[in-house]
Amino acid sequence: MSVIERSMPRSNSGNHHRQSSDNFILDANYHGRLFHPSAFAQEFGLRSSSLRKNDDDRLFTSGLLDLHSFDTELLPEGQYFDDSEPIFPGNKLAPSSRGLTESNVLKSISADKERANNVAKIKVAVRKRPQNKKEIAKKEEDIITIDSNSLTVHERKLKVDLTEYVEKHEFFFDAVLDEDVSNDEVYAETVEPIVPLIFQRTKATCFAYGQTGSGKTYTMQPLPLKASQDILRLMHHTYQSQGFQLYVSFFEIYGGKLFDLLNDRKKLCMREDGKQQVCIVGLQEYRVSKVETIKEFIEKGSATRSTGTTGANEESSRSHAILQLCIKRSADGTESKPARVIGKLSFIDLAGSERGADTTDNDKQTRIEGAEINKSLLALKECIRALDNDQGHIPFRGSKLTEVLRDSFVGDSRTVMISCISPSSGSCEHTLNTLRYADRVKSLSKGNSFRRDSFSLSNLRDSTVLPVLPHDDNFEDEIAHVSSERNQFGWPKHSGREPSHPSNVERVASGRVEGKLAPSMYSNQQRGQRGIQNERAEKENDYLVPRQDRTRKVSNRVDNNQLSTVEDKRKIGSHAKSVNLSHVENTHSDPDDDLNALLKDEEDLVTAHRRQVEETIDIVKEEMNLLVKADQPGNQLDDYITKLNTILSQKAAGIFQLQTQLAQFQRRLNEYNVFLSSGE
Ligand SMILES: Nc1ncnc2c1ncn2[C@@H]1O[C@H](COP(=O)(O)OP(=O)(O)OP(=O)(O)O)[C@@H](O)[C@H]1O
Repeated sequence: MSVIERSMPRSNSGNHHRQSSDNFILDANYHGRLFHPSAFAQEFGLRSSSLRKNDDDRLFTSGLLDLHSFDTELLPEGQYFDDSEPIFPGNKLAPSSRGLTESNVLKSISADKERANNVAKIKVAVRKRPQNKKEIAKKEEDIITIDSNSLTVHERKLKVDLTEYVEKHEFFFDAVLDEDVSNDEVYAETVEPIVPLIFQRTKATCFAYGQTGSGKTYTMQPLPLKASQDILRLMHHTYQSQGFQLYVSFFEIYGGKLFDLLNDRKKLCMREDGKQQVCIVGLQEYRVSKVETIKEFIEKGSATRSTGTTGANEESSRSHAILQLCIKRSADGTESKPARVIGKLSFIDLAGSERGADTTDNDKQTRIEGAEINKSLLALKECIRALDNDQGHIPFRGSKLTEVLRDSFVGDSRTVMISCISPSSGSCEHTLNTLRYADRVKSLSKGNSFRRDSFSLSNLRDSTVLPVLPHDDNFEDEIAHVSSERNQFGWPKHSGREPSHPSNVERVASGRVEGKLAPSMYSNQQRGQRGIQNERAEKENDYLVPRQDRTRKVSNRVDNNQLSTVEDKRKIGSHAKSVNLSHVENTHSDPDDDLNALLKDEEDLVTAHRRQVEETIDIVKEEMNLLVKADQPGNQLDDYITKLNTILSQKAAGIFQLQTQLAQFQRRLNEYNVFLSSGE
């Protein structure tokens, strides 16, 4: 439960100290050094002697796009790429001054393109941060082990008989970065390969996802600075004299509204122009040609960001912060014509992922924030998946965040997701949620079917304790009933009888129905409490009903048979398809509305799942208390324990059922996206 105090704006003078030397942005100790040119050069691996004498040959022979090769490039002390420098000396390349021939440049550009094709459309990396002082003081265990690209969460659990066991959850990602990895290495692994692509008309997005205090800001803040340094180098060497310009903007999405972080938090509006291009009206973009200037902008914007305090982080981000580096060029390479966007690199520091799930907070504002955050995180995931599957329809209207990023989701785009996790046992649940989000983003991607089938579902299974089910006809009927009945998108319907709350389980747990349990085990007071608890559980079940209705509403618009699988859909002739589509179009104008409803359904399933788990834990705790109290001669403890085991088994089966539904739901959602895109 997080206590959130509003404190806006974020102040650099607060307790938000960075601990590692490679995070030069906010570490006050570095400020002096950073602004000193030689220290700056040192920080960025630059040599401080003369720049352009003899280094050009090596620079270009070692590969124009090998950004590491630029690390040895020299900048004259005190000299930066400045607006005053003649960066538009005409369209002609200047081979004599750079020791380059035109064909070399062309070769290097085509090498760029080749490399661009080799950079994955989506990359998912996970970064584990070191344990912090609080966690160490609390003697929390480090529960994460890393082995090359795999990561294992060792979750401690208690069996019903109170014996401890460790459940392992193994995940595989494109990159897994442990606590010793520096920010420089994070950059090299994630953003550096995509920097050259933005000169090739690519829009790239890098975002950090994770629970509050897991290191998102720590990870994200240095990246734009390092990227802009590389962009400027490319602009001034590989693409010298080609009229490229670099622009920076920085804004946040807070509570579904946009604020300019570089212009006194001016409220911004988003509009679509005639070509369905998203414009953020009023957003200040600054042309920059010095890394130092960009650094100042980042600091200014970060200080203006909406933050609050949580138990996990004293300066917790409550908004999504988006910093964009945009490369533009005028049509003729001169400044006489307005510059047009060539490529864009967006860095998004997302708000803490647990915010959306925090339904316990009584503060209305915080709950609204949470809902907004949750919605945007779900929508973001769907967009990335749609992107990676090359789907024509990208559900960007799912949230403000995805709408804003619309132009990063169309055309040639690249996405890097860095999932940040805390290492400690106290964060286990959030860590697993983060890893599952990342896993889902990755696992349903094209060409990744092996992973989907083996790893993702095995992750689901691994995470589920499935005791052997006692034979119970009613309960099995219930499951069969649920599995066979599908809504019109093909995923299982919730029935009036919620399968994950089998009625017999509830009756026993609530004490409403005469059970075989020894009556002495329940005092009146306990009965009362259980009654209340049960009512609450019923209300929670009710909570699912409107969602079911909504799912049905959505599904009524599309014929069940024709959407049950993508395969079935393909079998339908084009005529049938057009009839079907016209039916869809007639009955609802905007497929994104449906998608919103679907996303909400998914969210509800996740919520229901979480509640099942919480409820099971409550039951175990309560029953254990009763068990201890009931440990008297004459009581039929064995019977009681058997009964309790049955309850827990059924609860676990209910949870498993929900997880299965969730997995099916996700597959159907994907099919739905394919369907929409094929109809466009
Ligand atoms: N890899 C790391 N190495 C050293 N310190 C780290 C690392 N990651 C995070 N930290 C420290 O942990 C604290 C929390 O990190 P940070 O503010 O980046 O979290 P966050 O995920 O952005 O949180 P929120 O969502 O609440 O804004 C900071 O003090 C930061 O310096």
